[in-house]
Amino acid sequence: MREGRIIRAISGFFDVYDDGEVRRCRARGVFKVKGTTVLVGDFVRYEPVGAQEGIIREVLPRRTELIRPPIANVDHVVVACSFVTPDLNFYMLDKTLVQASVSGVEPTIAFTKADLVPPDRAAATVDLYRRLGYEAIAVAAKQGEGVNLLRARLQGRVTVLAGPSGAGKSTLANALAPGISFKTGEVSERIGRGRQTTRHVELVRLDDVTWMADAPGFSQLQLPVASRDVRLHFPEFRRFAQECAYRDCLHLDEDNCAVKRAVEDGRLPATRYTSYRQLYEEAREQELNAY
Ligand SMILES: Nc1nc2c(ncn2[C@@H]2O[C@H](COP(=O)(O)OP(=O)(O)OP(=O)(O)O)[C@@H](O)[C@H]2O)c(=O)[nH]1
Ligand SMILES: [Zn+2]
Repeated sequence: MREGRIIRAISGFFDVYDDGEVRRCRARGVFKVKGTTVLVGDFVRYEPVGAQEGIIREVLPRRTELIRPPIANVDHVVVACSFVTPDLNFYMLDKTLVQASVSGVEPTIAFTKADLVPPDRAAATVDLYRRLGYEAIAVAAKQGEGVNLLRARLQGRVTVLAGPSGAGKSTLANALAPGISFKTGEVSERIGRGRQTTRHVELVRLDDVTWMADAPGFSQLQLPVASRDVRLHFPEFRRFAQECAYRDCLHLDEDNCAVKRAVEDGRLPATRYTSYRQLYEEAREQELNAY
C-alpha cells in the first residue's frame, strides 16, 4: 500500500499524486463507512495497478476541510483585497479572516493594486494588519512588487486564494504560478433536471510539497460560527478582554468593556470593531433564521 495526495477528481476517478507520478484511481470500500467522502486534497492509501492506475482503500484524517470549493487539508489562504476597483472593503476582508480562522486555515493578506494608490496609504493599511498580528503584503502584480514575498509564504503548503470579484486573484495566481488557468467565479453545470452549482477544483503543483487550488475559496455566503464566538476570531481583542467587567463580555453594550475603551482611545482600530459588530449581527441573524 502506498500513500498519495488527491489532486483532481473527474467523474468517479481520482488522480493521486505520489512522488512525482500521478495515477488515476478508483475508490473501493472507503464509502462503506457512512458519511465518508473523498475530496481533492485528501491523503489516501492506495494500491497501484499497472503503471498508471490504482485503487484507493483508505482516506487519511484531514487537518482542515473547506466546503467551497470542497477541498481537504488546505493550510493557507491568500486573501486578496484590492486598494481600489473594487475599493478596499474592511468588512469583506475581516469576514474572510474570520472564516479562515474558523476553518483553521492560516491567512496571508495580499493588498493588491498597490501601484494605484500613494505608497504611504498602502503602507499604513499593511501596517494596521501587521500590528494586529496578521501577515500582510502590498502587491503590485504588474510591477512584480510583493510577489516574491508572497511566493515564499506558499512554500510547503496547500494554498487557496480568496477575495471578491476583481480583487486580482487570477492575476496573483498567474504571478505565483505562471500558466495556471484560474477558474473565476462560480462554475454552474446542468446536472439532471435542475441546475446545480458545482465548483471543480484541482491542485496545481508548484513543487513537491507546494500546491495551489485553481479555484477561489471561501464563499461569502455563510458565517460558520456562533454569534457569541465571533469575538474569539478577532485576536487583537484578547489582551483587552481580560480587563472587561464581565467575564463573558461580548464587547457590545456591556458596561465597563475594555475592548470598547481601547477602541475609543485608539489602541484598537475602529474599522475592526465595526466589522466585529457587523459580523456579530450577521451571525445572530443566521441563528434567529434557523428557528
Ligand atoms: N494596476 C493593477 N491592476 C491589477 C493588479 N492586479 C490585478 N489587476 C487588474 O484588476 C482586474 C481584475 O483582476 P483579476 O485578476 O481578473 O481579478 P479576480 O479576483 O480574479 O476577479 P474574478 O475573476 O472576477 O474573481 C484586471 O483588469 C487586472 O488586470 C495590480 O496589481 N495592479
Ligand atoms: Zn468587553
